[in-house]
Amino acid sequence: MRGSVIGSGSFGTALANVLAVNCEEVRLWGREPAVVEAINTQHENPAYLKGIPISERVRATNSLQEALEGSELVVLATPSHATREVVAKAQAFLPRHVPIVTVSKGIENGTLLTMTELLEDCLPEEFHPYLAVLSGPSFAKELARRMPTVVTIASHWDKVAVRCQKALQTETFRSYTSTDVVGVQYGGALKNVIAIAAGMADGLGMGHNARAAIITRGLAEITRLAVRKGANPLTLSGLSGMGDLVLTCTGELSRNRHVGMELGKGRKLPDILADMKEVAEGVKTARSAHELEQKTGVELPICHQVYLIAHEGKSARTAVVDLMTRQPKSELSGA
Ligand SMILES: NC(=O)C1=CN([C@@H]2O[C@H](COP(=O)(O)OP(=O)(O)OC[C@H]3O[C@@H](n4cnc5c(N)ncnc54)[C@H](O)[C@@H]3O)[C@@H](O)[C@H]2O)C=CC1
Ligand SMILES: O=C(CO)COP(=O)(O)O
Repeated sequence: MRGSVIGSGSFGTALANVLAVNCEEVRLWGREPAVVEAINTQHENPAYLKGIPISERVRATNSLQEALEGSELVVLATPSHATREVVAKAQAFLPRHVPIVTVSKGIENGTLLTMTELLEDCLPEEFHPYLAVLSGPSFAKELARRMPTVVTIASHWDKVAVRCQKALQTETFRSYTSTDVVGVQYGGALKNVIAIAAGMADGLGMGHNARAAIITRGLAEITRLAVRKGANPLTLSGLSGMGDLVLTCTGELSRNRHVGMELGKGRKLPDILADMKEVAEGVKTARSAHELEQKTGVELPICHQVYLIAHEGKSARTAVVDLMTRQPKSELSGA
């Protein structure tokens, strides 16, 4: 079997390593020539996964045609804001009748589309029955070190999710299938915004009580919006919901939590992002969450404050006071 991964950042590279267990050859596309060169010559991606060996079955390339030719499974692992542009270039070379799995966690700014909706928007209909999404608690650095990781793979077509599940099954990587494409993607995208809030609370030194409250009430607002969009609420208690939310809000490896911590310490967003090579998807997703709140009328109080702090210059301390002094509510009121 031959597999392809489009995007040679930390997660794309880590997943190429997983795919390499079951594939004779994995082609990994990257736009950075130095990364491609290092993967092919040193079997390492020093820019994104320093010190972690990459299987010799993984061959990196700057050519989308070479990456996709003869592939039986395509993984799309670019940051969500780059997905439309990269897929437009890749479309001519995409193989027919093979699963196309997005692992990007984001909601496109402006269109407010999830990644599978974006793919449906920019790919011809013949590709739509092969679309899937992989999401769940999976730090690339742990995955790449073959530390046990369990995720969800969702597709409207169960057979497609099962094909992906089989291709990616290893002794250290396990997945559960689902048909709740909406729930899996809202959970994966919005947990990054909540993780920024959790990081802020830590940066402000607010303690464990505050962090637990952010995780719990964060899950409530993610679930509210996802259900409005058609999700099964149980999905949000699963790996791609609560699982990934807990990981990202508490894990030292999270880039989104890191952004939040720095904001909590009073640094400005452009300065924080200038010091980071890797993507923190929650920054852009906070904008989409803000627009979704306005458009749907579903209350997203934590996401709303993250948007104001990150994009409107509000102070994190004032945001905490505003959250704490919201109108009193019943926990079961659904708002
Ligand atoms: N790193 C992780 O632990 C996990 C990441 N993800 C998701 O995977 C997606 C990719 O993230 P990472 O691999 O972590 O990214 P990264 O931050 O490690 O690397 C970003 C990659 O995207 C490329 N890139 C940036 N802008 C681009 C553009 N305009 N066109 C083409 N390529 C571009 C960079 O060259 C680099 O290869 C994100 O949506 C992220 O949320 C999902 C699960 C875990
Ligand atoms: O999505 C992730 C783990 O599942 C990675 O989270 P960060 O992007 O915050 O590092």
